[in-house]
Amino acid sequence: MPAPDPVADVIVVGGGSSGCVVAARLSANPDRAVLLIEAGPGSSDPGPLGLLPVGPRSDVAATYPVELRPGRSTTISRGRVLGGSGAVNGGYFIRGTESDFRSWPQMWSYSQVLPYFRKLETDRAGDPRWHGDDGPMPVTRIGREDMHPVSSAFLDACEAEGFGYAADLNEPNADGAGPVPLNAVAGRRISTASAYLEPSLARPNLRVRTGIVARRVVFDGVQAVGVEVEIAGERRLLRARQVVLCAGAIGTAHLLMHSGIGPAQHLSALGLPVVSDRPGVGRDFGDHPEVTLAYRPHLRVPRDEHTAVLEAVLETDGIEIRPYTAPFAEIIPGVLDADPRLGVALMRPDSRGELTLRSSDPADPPVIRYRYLTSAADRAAMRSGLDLARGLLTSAAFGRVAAEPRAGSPTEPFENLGTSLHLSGTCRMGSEADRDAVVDDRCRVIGVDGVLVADTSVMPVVTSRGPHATAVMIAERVSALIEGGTSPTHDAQGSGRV
Ligand SMILES: Cc1cc2nc3c(=O)[nH]c(=O)nc-3n(C[C@H](O)[C@H](O)[C@H](O)COP(=O)(O)OP(=O)(O)OC[C@H]3O[C@@H](n4cnc5c(N)ncnc54)[C@H](O)[C@@H]3O)c2cc1C
Repeated sequence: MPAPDPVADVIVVGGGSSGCVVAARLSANPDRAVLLIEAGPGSSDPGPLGLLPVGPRSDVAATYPVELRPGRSTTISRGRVLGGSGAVNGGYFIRGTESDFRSWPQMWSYSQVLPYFRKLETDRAGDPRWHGDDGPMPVTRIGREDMHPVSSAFLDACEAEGFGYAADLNEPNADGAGPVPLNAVAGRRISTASAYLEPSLARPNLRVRTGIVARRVVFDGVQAVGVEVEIAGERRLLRARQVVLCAGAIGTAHLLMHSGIGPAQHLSALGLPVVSDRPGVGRDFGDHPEVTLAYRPHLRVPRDEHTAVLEAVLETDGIEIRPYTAPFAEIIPGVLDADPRLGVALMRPDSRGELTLRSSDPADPPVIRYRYLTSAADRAAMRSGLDLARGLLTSAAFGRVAAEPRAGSPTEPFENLGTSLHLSGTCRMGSEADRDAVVDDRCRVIGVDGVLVADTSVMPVVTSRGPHATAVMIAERVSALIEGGTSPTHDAQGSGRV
């Protein structure tokens, strides 16, 4: 009997920051039928920049239980909606630095990725050597004169302390204090769902299905033949010649393990069949730990929902200091913290986390252990970041808007430990000789055929800046690699190309 027709040439799993880009770019070729499946709802409204709709009752975010460090557990959110985490985030759209890409494979050196950073954006304020002026994502900055008083007092304090002014934090190795580049227009966040996907929706070769959860990739031997999904309680196989996983750093690692790709011992212990033993799936992920300092404001400064959560930052020596423009209670519905805060984040941490499966049921969330501040170097770096932040808080310039840190300082120095929600690198790219690499430098899953990953999972090391702009760049580059077509056989079994 002949094999049934595929439902698509390519299935893109996950319509988040990266998935919307991949679906839009791949469907620009009218000869390729693309199906995008997204677990969350569709959304055409990017939402005001100053509100993060990720609180406990959100219908556009998923929450996961995590352990930040031994004895310190919490929950984290990811966007679960077209546009993904980029549709619910802070709108801080900053590139990885030139030096970040030195630890990526040669094909992803800064000179190789720069054309894709330029292609994805319209940033007319920046130097044209580094910036694009006709890409889908608008990048803007708030003028110093229009900033919230907390942001401008913070920049003045940084300058008074001797830090340089960085007018464009998206220049290759920009450091210092400056305005945050934002993927926003007139106080509204622009996600890749609005910038890339919506303009492509009229194409007859692109279908988008929302509210559908992928359970696993299905293989015939090592060849992917499609994706198993659950629709209205019924399991179905959606067939395709190629599957591109864009389910995010949590979702993609989770899906790969449920598809039989991961540490063989772990999968076998749960009774899951092993298709390819890849010990690196879920291992050594990175994120940016953040400790916040509460302070006493002199006055309540009016802010509306279109005011960016962060308008300015200081980048120095692997530390990012974040003067939030409002207490978290005003930013995230359902959160109770009413203190204004300065965030101190480690942007090049040593400590690495691990994601494993909780059970053989794909509906169960994974186990996520960050192991934050487990390295002595990270604890020392965080202490010096907190000292620096206290110095800025007590400076004359910041004193215009606030007094010193709130009395009754935490007894434990890292008491207010949280995460930047930048989890990346659960399926890192590397050479095929590297046992811990999960994808090769073209982002093809090693050891099988027909599956690629194009999202923040593939970062070899989390960038030393927020990952959103880099997620879009990865999606642009992987789409171009797929469109470029042929690539040599890459796995030990000698099987064909993706
Ligand atoms: C609240 C918040 C604030 C943040 N702020 C910033 C910021 O200001 N700047 C910055 O640079 N970064 C920020 N980040 C991080 C940044 O947004 C993410 O790193 C980035 O968007 C991740 O892109 P992605 O494509 O890898 O995954 P996502 O954008 O998370 O997309 C994954 C998509 O896959 C879908 N999916 C998952 N599993 C399945 C499945 N089994 N079947 C079908 N669909 C599935 C999800 O619903 C989701 O839509 C923030 C993140 C959060 C959550």
